[in-house]
Amino acid sequence: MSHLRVHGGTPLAGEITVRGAKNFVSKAMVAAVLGEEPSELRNVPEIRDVNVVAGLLKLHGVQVERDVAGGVVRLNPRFVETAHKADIDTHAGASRIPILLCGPLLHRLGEAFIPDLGGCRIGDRPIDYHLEILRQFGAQVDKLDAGILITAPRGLHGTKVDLPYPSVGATEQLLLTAVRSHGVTELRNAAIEPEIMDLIAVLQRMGAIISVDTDRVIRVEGVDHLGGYTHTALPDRIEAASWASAALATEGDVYVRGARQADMMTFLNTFRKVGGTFDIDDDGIRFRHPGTPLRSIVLETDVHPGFMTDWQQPLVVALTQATGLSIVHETVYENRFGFTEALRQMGSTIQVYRECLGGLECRFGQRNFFHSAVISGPTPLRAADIEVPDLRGGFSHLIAALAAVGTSDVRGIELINRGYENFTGKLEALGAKFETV
Ligand SMILES: CC(=O)N[C@H]1[C@@H](OP(=O)(O)OP(=O)(O)OC[C@H]2O[C@@H](n3ccc(=O)[nH]c3=O)[C@H](O)[C@@H]2O)O[C@H](CO)[C@@H](O)[C@@H]1O
Ligand SMILES: C=C(OP(=O)(O)O)C(=O)O
Repeated sequence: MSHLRVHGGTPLAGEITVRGAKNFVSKAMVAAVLGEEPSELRNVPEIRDVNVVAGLLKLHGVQVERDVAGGVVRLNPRFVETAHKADIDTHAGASRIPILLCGPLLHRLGEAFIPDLGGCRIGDRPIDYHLEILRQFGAQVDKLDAGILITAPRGLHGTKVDLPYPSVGATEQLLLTAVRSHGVTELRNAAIEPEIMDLIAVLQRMGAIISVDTDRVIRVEGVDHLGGYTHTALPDRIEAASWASAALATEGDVYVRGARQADMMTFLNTFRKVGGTFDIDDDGIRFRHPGTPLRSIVLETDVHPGFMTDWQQPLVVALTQATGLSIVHETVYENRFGFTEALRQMGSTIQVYRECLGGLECRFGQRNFFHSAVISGPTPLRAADIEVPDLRGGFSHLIAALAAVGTSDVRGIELINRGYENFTGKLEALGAKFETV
């Protein structure tokens, strides 16, 4: 387990670059398996989730060629084959992406073995929508001691699905299965995150027929054959917002090359309400602390176009420095405030509640989930010894350590590599003072 010794109190200032989105790149790599010709994905970051998916695809006979510095991944799926279950099991717990291989592997091989999933522990994260969708297409799902086996003895047929909640993963599951199923599929209450729109763009380049209506309805007309694609991944709007929050929390000034306004509208509105300033140009966005006290806000996380749940944890650190009471109501995951325990240790005043505070009732109201937080500020942060709990929580702890007075130890930082490319190099470029221990 690696750890960083962070000497806090220096504003982050300078320029960093974000590349392709973690939550798109891995799915675009999976989509390549649906084709019978090679694909090329550009703007791919060097993060752990990409390595996990590349490893999994190789086990299934996909030839993967990478130019890491240039950010190019070439995927040749011509010789896709069934992998050994024992080999696939070595990927258990590494990420959430394997479940999305169901559709592509069923179409190419007639069966899919999926290991137990990983990803951030921020709630139960069930896969019931995924499995129900696959069953509706005609697949048979068998739960094994570890993982699941999916077969399609009678093929896959288009269907009508109405999601109970606009889940990102379930929407992707449907897309990756429907494009080569027989007939027409209609999805209601679909997720419409920018990363999903980019996945639809990739599938269209491969030969799929997909239409997106204004009311969260997606229609897919299945085709018999898909080719390859060449595509440049959309930038990572979560990483961009994380650095923006880091600038705010440390009273800094950070230019994020690659950040794109169109995908970050809701974040930018919130950033401005807190008091942060930003300048947008064609190549990126410069995020600055205003030099005057930050303002408290009431915030609710939601599916797109709402305020993204993955933006929440880094921003909460900045809110500890805002004057007054901020309220954050987390409506996407039931258990995403575990990271605030370390912030309390560092001197912040954050109270979590079971009630839905500051907005509408959500799925987690009147249940045993501490999913609302009240943050009272400003409170100076002091150094601490912290263990990284998950990807965004870990980045938040890092920001808190950078904003704090004194020297903090942040342990288990390899989790942050799942979604932040070369974050120690970027911290160095922004003038942060730290050592790897
Ligand atoms: C790799 C990836 O892209 N991860 C993102 C993806 O996760 P992921 O695709 O896992 O998130 P979902 O949108 O599916 O989850 C949203 C909510 O739906 C629930 N649910 C989901 C599926 C299911 O079968 N049953 C069910 O109840 C989840 O528990 C959660 O409460 O979207 C999330 C919401 O923007 C982001 O935070 C994650 O960063
Ligand atoms: C929750 C996240 O990711 P994953 O779904 O991969 O766990 C995230 O990126 O914040």
